[in-house]
Amino acid sequence: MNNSYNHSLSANSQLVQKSVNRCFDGEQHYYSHQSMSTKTSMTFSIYLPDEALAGRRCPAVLYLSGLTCNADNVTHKAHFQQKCSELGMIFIAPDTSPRSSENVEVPNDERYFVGQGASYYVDAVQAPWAEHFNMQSYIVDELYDLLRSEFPIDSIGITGHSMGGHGALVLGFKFPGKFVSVSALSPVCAASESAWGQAAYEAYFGDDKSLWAQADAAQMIEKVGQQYSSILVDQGAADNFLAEGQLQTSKLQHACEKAKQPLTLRYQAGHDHSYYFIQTVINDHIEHHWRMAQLS
Ligand SMILES: N[C@@H](CCC(=O)N[C@@H](CS)C(=O)NCC(=O)O)C(=O)O
Repeated sequence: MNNSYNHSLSANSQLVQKSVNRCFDGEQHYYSHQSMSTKTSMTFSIYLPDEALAGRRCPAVLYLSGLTCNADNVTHKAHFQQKCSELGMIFIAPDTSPRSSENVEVPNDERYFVGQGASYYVDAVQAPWAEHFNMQSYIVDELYDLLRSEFPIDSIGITGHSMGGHGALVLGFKFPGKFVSVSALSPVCAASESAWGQAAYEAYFGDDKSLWAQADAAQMIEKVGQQYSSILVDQGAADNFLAEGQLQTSKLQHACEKAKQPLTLRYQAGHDHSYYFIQTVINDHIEHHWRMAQLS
């Protein structure tokens, strides 16, 4: 381990460092901690450029992952580290849901789009989910405050992929005071109208359609109106989930038009839903968040 830039946690930190790897001019770290929101241990990855390791405040971007993922998918496959190193940007990837462990039994579902790996970043209200599935509170309150107290973060932007793109849009527009920028990759744009989202919301919210509406990106944007000078969304034109109707990208475009929210929406020819696509456009997203942070 390279000690010359050693980042030190606070004296009574709740974080347990799991790994440190030098990567470009910075370090890729993993931490776990006991979460009050989910009542489980949660793990996240954080890339710290040398500026941050030396204690200087840097802009940060929070990346919410998609169905079936944990922090590893983006950390291992998106190749964001070089651009973050060049710009001096912190990149944080939380898990997509609470998970069962030796000590805690967390509910699950045999379908990959409900339960563990599929929280939709909402606070569930129905049993058995409500006990642990409080990922909105985890992200916007608990993790948000923890990150700010433990790392030299100056502002936070939010992005994500697929279910995580939905999370970035919903949380970015529901809590605009917390985030300086929003972007999304292949987002689920109208979860309450996609088969994936409907299955999850029947489980997490039951019949309360006001909760469904608050967890639908297109409806949220239409309701709260313009919050950012621009948002960036990339979508693979050959994405099978777009063709299947899970993503409903046109509803996002329509909502932004109605809300007068400037949107740069790019359909990328030939690209699918995979991390090869994310790898192709991730630098543009990091630059978008970096530019917005300079203006904030
Ligand atoms: N496993 C699912 C697809 C799930 C999926 O595509 N997940 C996306 C996010 S929505 C992903 O990023 N998967 C992990 C990876 O590619 O590393 C299936 O069988 O159709």
